[in-house]
Amino acid sequence: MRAAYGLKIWQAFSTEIFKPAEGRLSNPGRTHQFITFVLGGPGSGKGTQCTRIVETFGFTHLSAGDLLRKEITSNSENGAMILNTIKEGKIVPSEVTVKLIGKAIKSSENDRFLIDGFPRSEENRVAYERVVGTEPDFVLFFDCPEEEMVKRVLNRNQGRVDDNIFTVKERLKVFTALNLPVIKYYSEKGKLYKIDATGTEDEIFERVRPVFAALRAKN
Ligand SMILES: Nc1ncnc2c1ncn2[C@@H]1O[C@H](COP(=O)(O)OP(=O)(O)O)[C@@H](O)[C@H]1O
Ligand SMILES: Nc1ccn([C@@H]2O[C@H](COP(=O)(O)OP(=O)(O)O)[C@@H](O)[C@H]2O)c(=O)n1
Ligand SMILES: [Mg+2]
Repeated sequence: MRAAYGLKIWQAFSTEIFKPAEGRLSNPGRTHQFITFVLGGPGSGKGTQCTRIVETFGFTHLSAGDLLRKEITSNSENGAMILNTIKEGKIVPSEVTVKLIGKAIKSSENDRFLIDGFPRSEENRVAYERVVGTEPDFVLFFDCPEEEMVKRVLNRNQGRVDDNIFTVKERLKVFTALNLPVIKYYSEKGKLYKIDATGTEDEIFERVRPVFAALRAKN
């Protein structure tokens, strides 16, 4: 996968990534919301790096998985269905997830968002565009070898029902079948920035930092 997409993604990024971003972070009237999708396989470090981006660059972090887990604990009508889907490592129907993300964006005062773990399928992507009506400004993709992702998930220690070897294996299959096409779509649109997600958290953040620093420099 890395060999197949690597060069194309980088070329796409280096020629087009800053164009759609120009000027938008400085928009004071909230007429534009700056949206970054954060993608990567299970355990690739999306949540960890989002926390760092929030601390340094003032984005609001919306994790699709966290929003879905909150639905389970708040006893919503979809709670049981969401729990089963997460246990199986499958994708929750887009209508449910997009509604939660849309609500979270609307209720925030901020105008810049990291949407983490979304879109995980073409269906997710199309539903978001239909409901929210916009495309992301750019997309980060944390590229990590499968064996490293499995190791991190099994050591995560957050009591998640899906952090077991059976679910993670299924999640890797779902990632390849459903999420890679979305990553390819954004690569072809020149919106993808691929980050090497191996090494320490600090090392990875030093690869992420220039992307957001360049946006702030234009502010
Ligand atoms: N660079 C890293 N090296 C080792 N462990 C990491 C690294 N980044 C994150 N982790 C750990 O790996 C696990 C998965 O990270 P997380 O941010 O939850 O990934 P994701 O949101 O992509 O599933 C967590 O326990 C986290 O503390
Ligand atoms: N867009 C999304 C995001 C998560 N999910 C579900 O939530 C689970 C956990 O997602 P997550 O983003 O919290 O997982 P990590 O990649 O952080 O390990 C996924 O395996 C899916 O079952 C979904 O159905 N649709
Ligand atoms: Mg996560």
